[in-house]
Amino acid sequence: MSIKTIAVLGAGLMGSGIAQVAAQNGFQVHLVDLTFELIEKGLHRARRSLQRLEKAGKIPAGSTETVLSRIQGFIDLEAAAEDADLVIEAVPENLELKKNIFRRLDVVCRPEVILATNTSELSITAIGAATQRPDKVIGMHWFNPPPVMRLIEIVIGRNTSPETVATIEDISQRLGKETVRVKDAQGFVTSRVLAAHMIECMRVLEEGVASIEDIDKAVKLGLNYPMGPFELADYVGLDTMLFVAENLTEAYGDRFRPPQVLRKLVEAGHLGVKSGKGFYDYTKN
Ligand SMILES: CCCCCCCCCCCCC[C@H](O)CC(=O)SCCNC(=O)CCNC(=O)[C@H](O)C(C)(C)COP(=O)(O)OP(=O)(O)OC[C@H]1O[C@@H](n2cnc3c(N)ncnc32)[C@H](O)[C@@H]1OP(=O)(O)O
Ligand SMILES: NC(=O)c1ccc[n+]([C@@H]2O[C@H](COP(=O)([O-])OP(=O)(O)OC[C@H]3O[C@@H](n4cnc5c(N)ncnc54)[C@H](O)[C@@H]3O)[C@@H](O)[C@H]2O)c1
Repeated sequence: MSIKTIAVLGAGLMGSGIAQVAAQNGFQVHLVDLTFELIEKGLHRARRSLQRLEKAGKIPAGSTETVLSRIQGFIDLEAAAEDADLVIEAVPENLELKKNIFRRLDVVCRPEVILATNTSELSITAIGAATQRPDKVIGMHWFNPPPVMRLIEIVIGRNTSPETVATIEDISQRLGKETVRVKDAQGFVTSRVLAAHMIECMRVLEEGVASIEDIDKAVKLGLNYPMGPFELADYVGLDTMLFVAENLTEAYGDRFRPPQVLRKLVEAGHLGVKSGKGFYDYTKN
């Protein structure tokens, strides 16, 4: 099947970036969120990113508006998905929410259409089981920021077909990304490994070994990571961090238990860069 139109569900941090990358590579995009205001916010993020790429000579001069013109906003999921050739879901990390959305997509999308999820760690098999097409449900795990990060982790559910895997590998390549194939185990490779690193950094903080700033500095300059753990947590979003840590704890036990300080920040509405405050305060600059 020839893929021309991609529906992207959720215009947040990831959905807006995924929509941008798809549009940059010539696809028509239907971008869905709950309100037009949220879609506008996502488009604004994409415009800023495209302007950076344009300034750096990574995309042709003057192409920002052409790319954005390929993205159409929708608040009606069914209307956005009914003529899409591929769907990529990027709504919050909640299994029941995702299953409900996949049930609705299954009713409205043509039978041959692949339904991909950008979940950070949830079961692809469980999401697939909410549909009558589990062979066409797959994990397509992008990384933040999608326009810059080079990998898509392809997660193969128990009933995902080899044809679906091959199509998503091909599309990922057309989107300029490298891929790895991963079995459907909670947290896949990347989220599980990243969580172990970040949670150990939290323990170091809780034990009073060093400050947030010095742990970040140590990890960046001493270990050559691009971001320290607290900077990265704020960048990814603390709500996502908490959902992921809770689900990994359910799967693997206490070693992934979310630290209290993370829970309290989320309860206070401090979600990191996207809300203005997290481990750091972004309202001062
Ligand atoms: C502590 C809490 C405990 C919590 C426990 C629970 C843990 C749970 C863990 C799992 C979480 C889920 C994970 C998720 O599913 C998967 C992820 O996404 S993981 C995150 C992956 N991302 C990263 O690791 C990012 C690391 N950072 C970087 O790579 C870089 O910092 C950066 C973001 C690329 C920015 O680079 P910098 O050099 O820092 O800054 P610059 O501003 O100079 O940018 C460099 C270069 O990139 C261009 N650029 C940056 N951002 C964008 C953008 N959005 N769009 C376009 N271009 C961009 C910029 O223009 C520069 O280009 P150049 O000038 O070099 O041409
Ligand atoms: N943040 C990251 O770094 C990152 C990286 C990789 C994967 N992920 C995963 O991607 C998904 C989205 O994460 P995010 O960081 O973009 O979250 P986000 O909170 O920034 O965005 C989610 C968006 O989905 C919208 N939404 C909620 N319900 C919806 C519905 N029924 N229909 C359409 N839109 C709806 C919200 O309004 C919001 O704009 C999660 O599963 C997350 O685990 C996140």
